[in-house]
Amino acid sequence: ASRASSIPTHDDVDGAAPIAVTERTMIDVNPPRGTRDFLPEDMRLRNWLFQQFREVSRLLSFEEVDFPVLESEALFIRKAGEEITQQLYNFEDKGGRRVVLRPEITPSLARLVIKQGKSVSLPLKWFTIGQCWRYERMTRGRRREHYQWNMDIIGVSRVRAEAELIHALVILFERLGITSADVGIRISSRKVLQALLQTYSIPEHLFTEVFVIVDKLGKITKEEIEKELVSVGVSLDAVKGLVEVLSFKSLTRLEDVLGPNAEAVADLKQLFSLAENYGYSQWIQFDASVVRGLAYYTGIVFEAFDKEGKLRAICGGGRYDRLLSTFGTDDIPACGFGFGDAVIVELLKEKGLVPDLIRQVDDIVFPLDVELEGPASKIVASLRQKGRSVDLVEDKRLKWVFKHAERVNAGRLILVGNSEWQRGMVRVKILSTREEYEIRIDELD
Ligand SMILES: Nc1ccc(Br)nc1
Repeated sequence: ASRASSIPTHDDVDGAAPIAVTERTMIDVNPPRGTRDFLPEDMRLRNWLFQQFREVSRLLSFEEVDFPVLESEALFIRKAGEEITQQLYNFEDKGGRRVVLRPEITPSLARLVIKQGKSVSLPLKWFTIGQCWRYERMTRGRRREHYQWNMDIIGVSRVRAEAELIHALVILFERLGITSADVGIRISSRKVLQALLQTYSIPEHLFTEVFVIVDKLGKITKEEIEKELVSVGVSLDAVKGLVEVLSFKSLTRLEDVLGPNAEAVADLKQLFSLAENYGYSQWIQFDASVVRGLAYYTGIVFEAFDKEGKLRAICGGGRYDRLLSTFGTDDIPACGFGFGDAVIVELLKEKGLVPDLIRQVDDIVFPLDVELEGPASKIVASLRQKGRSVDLVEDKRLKWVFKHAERVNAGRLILVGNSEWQRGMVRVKILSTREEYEIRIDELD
């Protein structure tokens, strides 16, 4: 609402009588805290990245699915103290329902699989690209939303599924121009920790909390990790043993500790053997410290990281064979990953791999006189009918139009002039060759 104000204006400076000025209070034009606008240039990069995601999904014959950004809060209530559930963007809607802006995709995907029940035949290979939210205290000034590409394989219990998902990651990185010198994929299994916890007779109901705490390795000090582990009931000597094994980077070493029949060792050996056959061994490495912070992982977990160590994890995923039973149905084996849209762009910028995505227009149509706006419309309609992108420009000086044609990388400038029109012609200028000619309107294509 505008309101008169007696705030002194420059007019007052020269002694003139103060005049009432109307001052409109402007709305805040920034997007909500932690969210982003995407200008055309930003959208060209985002669309290019999402096109890469879609193309890789197609190469692995995944089908695209989608879910509401708004979900029932119940889908995300977990008791393991994960950061993701402590930062739920949750609220009560006008119907008194507890809802959230989803913080991740996997629970929605599990919900849909359950909803479909017998009407879908397994295995399912589904992907989606969707916005995810968190309510982060702005003290850390981090974003509250990002877009995630998710790929999930439902109904495959063997590590073939993980090998396929990692193949998708490798293909994506290679398509972006990223090499295994830039990025690595750390792989481990929750079964490593599980086996250890069992040897220390830690009760199973503590496993998930231990996983979530151990995931903070590298983010908080070892002492803080040990303190948190002890606080949930892990004995000090068990903590020492855990931290020791979590530093393992060799599968042989792990086998020495867990024994040749440990499931964790068998799964990982199988995965590394498949990797040889896919030809992506140089991208992956065993690293026992990888646990990932989501409570529902039950087996192999993995994350991609930049080898310069400047950025947060690029993506992460793993097997979650028990998630469906937490929703009250029979379990179906599943695994998947989430790949955010922010860290990868930071990496591309670091590596000088951001593509030059220019705006492009096929034709600019410019009527030289206002009474030619009708004929110009006819030309525009005919060209668009033929599938050409056309920018109709009016009320501008010709000098501006030429500059605009350069700016939008137009292929042709089509000038609609009186004398030409009378003869059924228009003037065409090919911007790349500067070639100029008249052409019959019905021959323009
Ligand atoms: N889960 C989640 C959601 C939103 C952002 Br930003 N980061 C992580």
